[in-house]
Amino acid sequence: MIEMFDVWKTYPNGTNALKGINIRIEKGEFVYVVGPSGAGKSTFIKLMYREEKPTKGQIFLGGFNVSRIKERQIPLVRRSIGVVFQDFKLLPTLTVFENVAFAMEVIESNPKQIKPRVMDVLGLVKLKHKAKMLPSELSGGEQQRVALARALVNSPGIIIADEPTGNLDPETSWEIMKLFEEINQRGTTVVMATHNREIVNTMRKRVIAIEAGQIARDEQRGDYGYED
Ligand SMILES: Nc1ncnc2c1ncn2[C@@H]1O[C@H](COP(=O)(O)OP(=O)(O)OP(=O)(O)O)[C@@H](O)[C@H]1O
Repeated sequence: MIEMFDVWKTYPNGTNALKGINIRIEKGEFVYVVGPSGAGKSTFIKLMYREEKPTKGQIFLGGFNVSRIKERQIPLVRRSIGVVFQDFKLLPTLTVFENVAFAMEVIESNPKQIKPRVMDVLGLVKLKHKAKMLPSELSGGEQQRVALARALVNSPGIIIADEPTGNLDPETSWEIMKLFEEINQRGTTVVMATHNREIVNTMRKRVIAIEAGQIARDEQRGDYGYED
């Protein structure tokens, strides 16, 4: 479960990115975060995985008070969340296998468990056959599938994605979206910021719309709703 209570974020340059956000996302939900450019979507997401700290307010995520934790506890929070970005953020000198394994190594997983688990998640994203390749040898959609495998490898309860289809063509975007849906159906909470109108309007999930740093809409089976 994710909860925010009167969350404000002012960046050091004085920009008020979020102004009094209150939200509750239940375990197992699939939520799209939409809104015009600069509305505060990325900031909202960054606060969840503690990339940014709130200026004011409380954030609870999977049992942690994210706004209060100490620096040394951040890895603990990140273990319970998988994050997927628009630009994939794979390590270019590591193979597909190594990129995914790395996420297990940094949390000091039992070495014996790494190989079977990595192959398991590569199977889920249908990339077992490309385990030995480098990211540069893959298409954009394949790279995003590796990023998704890496986000999933430590079995987080929550997957957060910031514009995961932003660099992909429509067909590939749908493939990625179907994977997110499959993951959600297995019980993982998904929170995704997106500008993809077609996907939001077709999938009919919960939609949280952010406008000028505030929640403008929060609808079950919502739609995209903006002209951009
Ligand atoms: N590190 C930062 N320092 C200062 N201002 C920032 C910073 N990051 C974001 N902002 C500002 O905060 C506001 C919200 O930005 P944010 O990136 O959260 O919007 P967004 O809805 O994700 O936009 P987009 O759809 O274009 O990605 C904008 O005015 C932006 O310029």
